[in-house]
Amino acid sequence: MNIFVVNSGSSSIKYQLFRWPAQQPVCSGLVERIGYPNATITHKVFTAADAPQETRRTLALPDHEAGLREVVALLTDAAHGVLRDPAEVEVVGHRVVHGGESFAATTQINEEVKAEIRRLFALAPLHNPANLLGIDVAERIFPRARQIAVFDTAFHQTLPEHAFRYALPEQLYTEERVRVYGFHGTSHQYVAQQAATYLGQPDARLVTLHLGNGCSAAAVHAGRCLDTSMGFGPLTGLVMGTRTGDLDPSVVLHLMGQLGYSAEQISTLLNKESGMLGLTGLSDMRDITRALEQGDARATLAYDLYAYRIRKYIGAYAAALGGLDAVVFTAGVGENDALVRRKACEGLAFLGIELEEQENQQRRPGIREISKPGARVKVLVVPTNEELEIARQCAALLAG
Ligand SMILES: Nc1ncnc2c1ncn2[C@@H]1O[C@H](COP(=O)(O)OP(=O)(O)O)[C@@H](O)[C@H]1O
Ligand SMILES: CC(=O)OP(=O)(O)O
Ligand SMILES: [Mg+2]
Repeated sequence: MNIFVVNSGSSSIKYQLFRWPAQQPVCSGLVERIGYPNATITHKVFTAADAPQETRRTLALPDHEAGLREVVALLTDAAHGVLRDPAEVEVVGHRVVHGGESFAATTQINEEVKAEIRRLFALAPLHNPANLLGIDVAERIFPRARQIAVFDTAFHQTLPEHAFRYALPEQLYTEERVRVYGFHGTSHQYVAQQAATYLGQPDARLVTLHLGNGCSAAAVHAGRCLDTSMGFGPLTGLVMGTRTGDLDPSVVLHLMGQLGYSAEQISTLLNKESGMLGLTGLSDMRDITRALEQGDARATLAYDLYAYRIRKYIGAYAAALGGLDAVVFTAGVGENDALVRRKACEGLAFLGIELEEQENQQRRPGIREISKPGARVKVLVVPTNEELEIARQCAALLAG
């Protein structure tokens, strides 16, 4: 069986084609910097013996639809393609960011499911529209395939009520479902499981830090999520590429009441113009690193603010878990940015967190241990693989 997985992030599309049940990746790819004139597509084809064959293109991609069209052209390309005919794909697994309370589990997509994904647009404006577009495009390109949704919110359904409820009048929860949902669940679940296996400790207490364009922290004990930093929508918690993270709602009241912002302007401000972009004028961490190296004061402050917020969540979640076995860094920034990891762990020796800076600076594939030998808490870099986890969940749904 061929399973094609589409993972639309806010600034990227990742995809992988798997042969199942071998769990063998046939090709994978990444479309980055969507919305910029210098978007790139990196497409890798895996062959049994050799290193993967890589094709890289730089082009202008105005939106996710243009990106997906390029991906499908590559999949069936005469030179680099891996499919003769799109009909060879039997299952398409889609990452869907917001599933609300309707979808706690992996779900076969039908019109009703699509309507619910659309109903949740306002709560995840950077993601659900791109996710639904991916589904519509995939239905046209792979009309015979089963389309399956795997929700970012699903892993967080184990949150206890004292963690998922807000201190708001009860009716807003019971009638309007205003509560913490949490996001990046597929990634937190995948890296938590990888870390527990690596540590040989199925009941490990972990803080997992997904630091991509969107960023979130999760407190995981024995594979169950106990708390997470994103909430009703993917906006609270850590500082992100273009999103604020935690913000006093008084600021929103002030903007609306005193400065005349509309709800739509507030949404654009908080989702698209804030975070690292608001602080520095740049949202891609690689660009901000360059600015920092050139001594840019705004980039220095933004790095400090970003790392300080992570540090606070590590402390909070160590308390929520009643102890800590490991801190896990993952996603674009978490896997690649040694300075973020160093700053985020600074001053946490009292919790048993101590980095081995030489290891922190290494760039090796696979799971890496970057804490000092003998430190009470392990610090790990665990590459995420949301696509593999999505494919597993699709296969599990089909197996019944
Ligand atoms: N080598 C690197 N060093 C620092 N940051 C990196 C590196 N590679 C990727 N990133 C950062 O990772 C972020 C994107 O992460 P990713 O997990 O792909 O995001 P998303 O899935 O949310 O689109 C960007 O801010 C990018 O700059
Ligand atoms: C939920 C979310 O923020 O996703 P991403 O990091 O892929 O933008
Ligand atoms: Mg992502």
